[in-house]
Amino acid sequence: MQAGRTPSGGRAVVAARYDGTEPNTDEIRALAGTAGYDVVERVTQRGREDGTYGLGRGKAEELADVAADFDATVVVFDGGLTPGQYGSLVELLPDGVALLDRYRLVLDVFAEGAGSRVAALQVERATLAYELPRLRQTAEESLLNRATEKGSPVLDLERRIDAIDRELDDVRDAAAERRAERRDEGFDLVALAGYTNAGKSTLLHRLADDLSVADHEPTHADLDGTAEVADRLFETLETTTRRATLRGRRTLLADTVGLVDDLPHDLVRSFSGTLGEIGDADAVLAVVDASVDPEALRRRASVAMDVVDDEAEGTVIPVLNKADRVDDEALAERRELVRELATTVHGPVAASALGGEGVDDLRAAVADSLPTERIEFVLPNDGRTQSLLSDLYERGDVEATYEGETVRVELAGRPSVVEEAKRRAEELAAPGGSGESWEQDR
Ligand SMILES: Nc1nc2c(ncn2[C@@H]2O[C@H](COP(=O)(O)OP(=O)(O)OP(=O)(O)O)[C@@H](O)[C@H]2O)c(=O)[nH]1
Ligand SMILES: [Mg+2]
Repeated sequence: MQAGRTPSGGRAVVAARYDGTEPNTDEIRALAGTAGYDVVERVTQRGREDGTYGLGRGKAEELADVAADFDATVVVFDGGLTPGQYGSLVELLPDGVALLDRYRLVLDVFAEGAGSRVAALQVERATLAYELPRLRQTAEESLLNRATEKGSPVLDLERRIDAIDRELDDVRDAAAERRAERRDEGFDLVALAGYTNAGKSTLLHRLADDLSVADHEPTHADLDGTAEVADRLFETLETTTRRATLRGRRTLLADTVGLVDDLPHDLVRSFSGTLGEIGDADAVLAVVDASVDPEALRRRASVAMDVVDDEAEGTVIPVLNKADRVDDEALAERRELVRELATTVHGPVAASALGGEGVDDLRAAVADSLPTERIEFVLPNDGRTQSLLSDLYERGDVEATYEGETVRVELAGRPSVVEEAKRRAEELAAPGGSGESWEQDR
């Protein structure tokens, strides 16, 4: 069966199976809502997975009855269904009732929101990756298909995935190249990563220098305008970059696509831009929504940490966002939870991206975690030194002390910036330069 576009909108019955804990269908309901469905009923079961239907046979029949009673358009299954389970379950459902598993539902949400070519390609790749094993199974069942393997739909699909991967690779390489250039210019790179709806885009706005779109420099094509913020899952479907000055450090902040539980890694891989931003960052803010219940927090934080741990090379700073929505006791409990989950050395920083509380601490934590070198030199108090200083104020943390004819300059910043400053200071101090000595320190 090839999963085509499913009807968007209409009545949905949510079906869910849980191994142990209390069934919680909040997230799947939110996902269904985001995809445009009105959730009218839920059918849940506690117990082991059923090989044929996902749910036990009795439960599956009950689900079919409920779907008929509520005149449902669609049944949303909270989890993944194998092609076989999908086939058996859809057969039990009343005619015309579509079946969506969690992955398919997320793909629909993505497809709905994909505005740009890159976002559309990423969504298409994820959709094809979902369809491929299903198509393979159908093809295996059909001798005819096997006999004409050369021109088979399976091969076509594989080719399309390869073509998309090549195009996305080019996009990713270009982005990586741009990041390398920005680094050479002295920028530090910081990525915001985390579960969908954690508040990454809101935090990006909070930290960014220019809150209005009009302010950003048109010459920097990679610095986009606003990152969309909404209480909607998967609001952001592409990476967005903004400038932020964190304690004198010029950084580029990258917003990334949100993660979600229970999806094959293929889907995450389809959003390779997100992985590139996380991988290349000097620091990664792993944003967690502190306002959800501890069980959901544990689950979501571990999904985010898994991906971040796999990809990040820089320092990972867990951020307990939406701290304004929980009291001190709950915040302390969640802080402990995240501390346990995070394999990073950096302790969680609590903040409210919306209200601004804790954001200064976060700025300081990021600045402290960026690769830093310090240098101190003494230069003649003249025009050339002033010109060097005005450049350095833009690129690092500078303290200048005027001592009569000379200026004592203390600089902390990106190693490459410090290296360059050292070179220029040496020139000023070299024979034919201003003749003063410089010294390196600390
Ligand atoms: N109370 C409160 N709400 C917040 C805070 N930060 C974000 N929100 C809200 O949470 C919702 C999601 O915020 P976004 O910034 O869009 O979240 P995101 O992580 O970018 O989400 P995706 O792009 O969908 O992955 C919005 O309604 C925000 O207004 C916060 O610190 N406190
Ligand atoms: Mg976002």
